[in-house]
Parts: sequence; C-alpha cells; structure tokens
Amino acid sequence: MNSLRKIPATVITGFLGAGKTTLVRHLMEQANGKRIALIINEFGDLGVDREILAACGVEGCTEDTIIELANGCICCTVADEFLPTMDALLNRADPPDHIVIETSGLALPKPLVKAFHWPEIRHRVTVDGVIAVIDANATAAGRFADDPEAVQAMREADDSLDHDNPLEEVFTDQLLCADMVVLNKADLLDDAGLAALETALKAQVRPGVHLVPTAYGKIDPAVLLGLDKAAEDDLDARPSHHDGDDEHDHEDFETFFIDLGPVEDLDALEARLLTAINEHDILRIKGFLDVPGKAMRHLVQAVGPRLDHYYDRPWKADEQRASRLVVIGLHGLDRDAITARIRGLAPVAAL
Ligand SMILES: Nc1nc2c(ncn2[C@@H]2O[C@H](COP(=O)(O)OP(=O)(O)OP(=O)(O)O)[C@@H](O)[C@H]2O)c(=O)[nH]1
Repeated sequence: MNSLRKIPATVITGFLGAGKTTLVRHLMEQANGKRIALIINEFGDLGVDREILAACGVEGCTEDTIIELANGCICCTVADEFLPTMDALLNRADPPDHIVIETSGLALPKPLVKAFHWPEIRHRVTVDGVIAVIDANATAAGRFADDPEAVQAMREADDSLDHDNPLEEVFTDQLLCADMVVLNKADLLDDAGLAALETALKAQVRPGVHLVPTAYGKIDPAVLLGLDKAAEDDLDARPSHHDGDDEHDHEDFETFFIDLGPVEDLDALEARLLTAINEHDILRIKGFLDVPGKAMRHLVQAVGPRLDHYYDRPWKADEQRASRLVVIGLHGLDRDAITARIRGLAPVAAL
C-alpha cells in the first residue's frame, strides 16, 4: 500500500428507511472496476441490508467486500467494533480503493467521523465525505419536524418531561454533519413539493452543502465519491445535539423480532402489517418470508405507512426456510399487541 495516500471513506447516513441501502446498491452497480469495501451497520440485527446487497448479484457485492457490524449502532460501538474492523480492512494484502460505510438509520454520524482521529487508522484513511440520505416525501410531510404547538402543550401539562423529539434530533444531527444531502424518494413528490422542501432544507444545512434530488438513490458515483472533504478535520463545523456528551444511547427507540410460520396468504399479512403500523408508533418493519410452494424468498419492507415487497432470491439448499420480521419504533412499543396483530390473532377493531 502507498503509505502517502490515505484511503478515502464515505459515510452514508440517513434516518431509518430513507434509502441508504438502495443508494449503496446503485453505487456498487456503477463502481466500474473501483474496488469498494462496504461496512454495513443496521439497527435490529437481522442483517437485512447485508442480505439485500449480498443477493443483488452486483460484481463488487461479495462476502469478502461486505462487512457487517451488527452489535448496536456504529456511533456507540466505534472502539469495540468499528476500529478493529477498519484496522483489519486496511491491513489486507490488497486494500480497497474506497470504503463506503452505511450507518444504521439511528446512528449519529459525528462520533463515527471523530473515530478517524484514532492513532490506529488516522494516517491510513480519511473521511472523503458524509452523505445524508433523506426521505424527501416523509420530510416534506413534517415527520422529522418539531411541532412547536405540541411541544408547548406538553410543557404546560408537565414540565418534568423531556420534551425532545427523538426523530427530529437524529434527523438534524445527520443533516448537520453532511457534506451532501441526497433528497431521495423524489418520485413521491411533485415539482412544487420538492422545490418547497429544497428551500426549507437550504436554510438548515451548513453553507455550501449541495442538495441532490433523486429516486431510488440513482446518483452517479462520481458525484458521491471523491468529495475530498477530510471531514474528520473540521468536526467543529458540524454541530450535534450530543456535543459534549461522551455517550449517546438509543433508548428513545427499540427493536424486536417476530417469527411467523410459513405465510400462505401474503395479501392478508400485508393488510395486518399496515394495520399494526397504523395502530402503533412503528417506524420500520423489514424481513423475509417463507411462502410455501415458492422457491424464492419474499422480502418485505415498510417505512411508515409505505410497504414494498418482492421475491429477492431463491432459498439456498442448506438454508432453513423461515419467516422473520424486525420491528423498529419509538420506545414503549406494545410488543404483545403488535405481534398478535401481525400474526392475525388480535380481534379486528369494529368499523
Ligand atoms: N418510492 C421510493 N421508494 C424508495 C426509494 N428509495 C428506496 N425506496 C424504498 O424504501 C424502502 C427502504 O429503502 P432502504 O434502501 O432499505 O432504506 P435504508 O435507509 O437502508 O433503511 P434502514 O437500513 O432501515 O435505515 C425500500 O422498500 C425501498 O425500496 C425511492 O427513491 N422512491
């Protein structure tokens, strides 16, 4: 390895379901021979993102180039997980040309960028840029905005409560750390909606940060990679709600699994998923289903009230067919009620 040249690393951040994995997949498809190593971190360690990328059939997406950090959010496991992983990657006989790190949707990017100062890695790698992917449709709908009237009403009712909005906090931390903001899911907004969102976001991002509208993360890698920002060197310009805290935890959010048997009726399950999402504070559901008689595995993804599903790849001969979903939401989810609803055991509410 040329010791004079630091390997560039791009951090892809963005809230749950914004489209990070979709963008990374497109990036790998367009890599054009550039050897990219992926470090994937996911909240709710079913390994869905890794599976999606490993099953995508793109040349660069191999077991060897995709590394999963599964034991919690990357911002809290930098020392135990991220640094040894990075060290091992950089020590490979044939290190990558570029490293792409997809953080979990709840991770704060700043502690990760800070880790690039650690002596083990700082002479060998640099943060080329931090890309924040946002769900343009959900953002325009105000999903990450504080509602000043609601906050005020809560304060008046009980001033002992912590009134921070956890979604808003994670979203703005990600936005304010970014060197580029990808306005993904632009297909779900009309031109006027997109223009209004761009105007609103321009007032929030750091000066000089570009907003790039797209659908399904289809951005030329030349736009995303090679920003040459050395983000680790200007951390002070990237404000965070957690400046001054050594630790940040994710207790505002929680995740759990639901195991289902073989799913005979996909439409009925989808209807139950949507009902559960409607009834509870669920932010994200994803997982795989075993549909009897089908050689392919069925992938389900829900982001807020939107549900996507498709057969992604054949079950492998040595693989146990199973149906398992991960559910992520705000702390305090009624796990029993959600599980019963999704399994089809809860009584249907009267119309
Ligand atoms: N309509 C629309 N759907 C999209 C777009 N990009 C991604 N999706 C869908 O949104 C869902 C979430 O996409 P992912 O790429 O898995 O999002 P993510 O940010 O990696 O999600 P987490 O890993 O849970 O944080 C999937 O069902 C995608 O197919 C887009 O531009 N438009």
